[in-house]
Amino acid sequence: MFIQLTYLDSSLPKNDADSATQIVAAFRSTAIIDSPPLRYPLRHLLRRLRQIRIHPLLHLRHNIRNKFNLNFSLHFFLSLKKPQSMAKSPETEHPVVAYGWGARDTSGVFSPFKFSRRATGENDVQFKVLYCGVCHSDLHMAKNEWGFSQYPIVPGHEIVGVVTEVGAKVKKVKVGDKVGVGCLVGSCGDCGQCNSDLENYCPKQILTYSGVYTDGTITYGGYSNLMVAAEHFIIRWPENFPLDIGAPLLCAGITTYSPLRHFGLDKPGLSVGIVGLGGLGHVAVKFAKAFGTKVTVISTSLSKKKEAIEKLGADEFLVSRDPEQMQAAPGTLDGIIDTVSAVHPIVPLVSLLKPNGKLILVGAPEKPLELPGFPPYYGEEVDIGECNWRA
Ligand SMILES: NC(=O)c1ccc[n+]([C@@H]2O[C@H](COP(=O)([O-])OP(=O)(O)OC[C@H]3O[C@@H](n4cnc5c(N)ncnc54)[C@H](O)[C@@H]3O)[C@@H](O)[C@H]2O)c1
Ligand SMILES: [Zn+2]
Repeated sequence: MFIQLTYLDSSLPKNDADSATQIVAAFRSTAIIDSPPLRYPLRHLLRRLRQIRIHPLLHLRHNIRNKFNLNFSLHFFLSLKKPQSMAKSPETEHPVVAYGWGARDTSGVFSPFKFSRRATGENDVQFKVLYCGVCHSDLHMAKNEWGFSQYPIVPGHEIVGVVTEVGAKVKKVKVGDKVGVGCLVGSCGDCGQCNSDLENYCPKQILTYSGVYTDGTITYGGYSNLMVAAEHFIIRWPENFPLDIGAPLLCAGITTYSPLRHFGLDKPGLSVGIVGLGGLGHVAVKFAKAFGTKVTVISTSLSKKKEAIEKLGADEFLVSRDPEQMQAAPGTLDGIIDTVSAVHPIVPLVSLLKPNGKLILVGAPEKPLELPGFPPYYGEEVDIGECNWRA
């Protein structure tokens, strides 16, 4: 099969969602796509290919015209075994109508987005989305700060609602039950990680949004009206637990609870520092207090001190940009959960640790953090959080 991808021209604008959709649709529907020569900055094209996660054998015949623009013909030989008959858009690729808020480029602006959800399979649960948390990871993804977002993107991975339909083999929940979905909607189900309930470490994990599902379609998250997910990735919600309050536990909750438990920072009498008092930080303080530890919130300014101490029950408050305060507290903490979403100095945090203390970095800044390879590290442990911790 051969499809002429008509002249997209220099006109395949950097962030044009429709063009991207058109290309994705064309890619999915054909074995070979050929195009007449088109002028398009190669780096944009390659980025677009990465965005749509198609890895064709790409043959380019090109003449370099100037530093950025190439004039080339391209042939894509896709690895699809059988070409499908029609190109499908996100709105028509599945039978169930859905809508949500989508980001179409790196601007961070969201607009209404119509798409579709798959029919409820025998192991699937469909539910009406009632609430969805807004995690900073959604913002990183909407702006493509980690470099693998696929537009249009419908974020949301702290998703809760009420079941509207279940497949014939579903046992965990029934219609009307409250449920939730977190960061993942799929994994291989067969590897050592999956068999140990560590699907978040499965190399074939499928993210709740901007991932590629087993049927080749892009996943869309909880900033939407309707969700469908395999039963295995559905969480049955406690009946007396409010959905709105609980939703953030599906990411912020597990991401902070799990390392506190995993690294033994869950014992009364220990001293735990929480860096950054945003979504994760709030929940971390509450868990650390509930475990009976002495909690120090570490923040760049005094502005959150009242909230930290009076509302969340933290015991101490340290201003990280105040060298005097930081230098007055060396070697005082058994562990630190760092939830900061942007690049920031971490050596001053290491200095706060007792010998063999643990600094756990769960924030996921756009750029790597720097950790110079010289003292003072007296055997402290620095641990970088993988996506979503599990206890
Ligand atoms: N490892 C995981 O599985 C996982 C899961 C969820 C979130 N995350 C990441 O954790 C981070 C926090 O998420 P959130 O939803 O709590 O975000 P948030 O925006 O609610 O909170 C971030 C906090 O960092 C502070 N901050 C921002 N820039 C700072 C800087 N330069 N120096 C010091 N403090 C700064 C903010 O004031 C805020 O208190 C994000 O990077 C997110 O992607 C990781
Ligand atoms: Zn999250």
